[in-house]
Amino acid sequence: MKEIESILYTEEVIKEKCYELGKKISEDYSGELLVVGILKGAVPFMAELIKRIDLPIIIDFMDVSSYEGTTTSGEVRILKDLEFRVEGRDVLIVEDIIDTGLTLSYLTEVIKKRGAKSVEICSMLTKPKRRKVYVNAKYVGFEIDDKFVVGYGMDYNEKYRNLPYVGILSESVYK
Ligand SMILES: O=P(O)(O)OC[C@H]1O[C@H](OP(=O)(O)OP(=O)(O)O)[C@H](O)[C@@H]1O
Ligand SMILES: Nc1nc2[nH]cnc2c(=O)[nH]1
Repeated sequence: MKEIESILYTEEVIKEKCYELGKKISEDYSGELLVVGILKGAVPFMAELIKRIDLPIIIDFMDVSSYEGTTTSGEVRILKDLEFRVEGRDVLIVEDIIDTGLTLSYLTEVIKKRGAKSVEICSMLTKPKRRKVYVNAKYVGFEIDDKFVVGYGMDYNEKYRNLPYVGILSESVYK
C-alpha cells in the first residue's frame, strides 16, 4: 500500500510474539484472569493473544479517548466502561501501543482504585522515547522509534486498522 512507508512487523512475527507473551502470562498466573481490551486498537492483538493464554479467562472492554489525528489532547475520557466488577480480580489490560503513557497510567489507577487484586499491562508496542508519565508494562511485544504506525488495529483517523501488519505511515498522509 503506497501510504505505508515500510512494514515493521508482519502477521507471522506478531503471531509468534503472541505465542511468547501468552506463554509467559500463563506461567505467571494460577487462577482466573480478567483480560481488559482497550477499544478499538487492541482488538486484533487481543484476539490473537487470548488464544495463547492457557488459563480460565474472562474478557471485557473499555473505550477511552485522547487522540485526534496523530496528536494527543492529554486528557483521557472513558467512553465505555467495563461490564464486570474488578474487585478482588487479577486484571490484565491489553493495548496496541503505549505512547505518552497517559492512557495507561490513568486506566491502571482507575482499576486499582476499584479494588483489583492485581493490575498488569500487555501491550503489542511501546514507544519509550515519547513517554510523558511512567507506565509499568510487564508484557511488551516490541519497542519502536518515534514514528506514527498503523495496522493490526491501529488507525489514522479510523483508517488502516485492518492491515494484517504494523507499518510506518508515510508523513505525506498527515502533513
Ligand atoms: O500512551 P498514550 O499517549 O496515551 O497513547 C496510547 C493510546 O492511544 C491509542 O488509542 P486511541 O485514543 O488512538 O484510540 P483507538 O484505540 O480507538 O485507536 C492507543 O490505542 C492507546 O490507547
Ligand atoms: N495509530 C497510532 N496510534 C497511536 N497512538 C499513539 N501512538 C500511535 C501511533 O504511532 N499510531
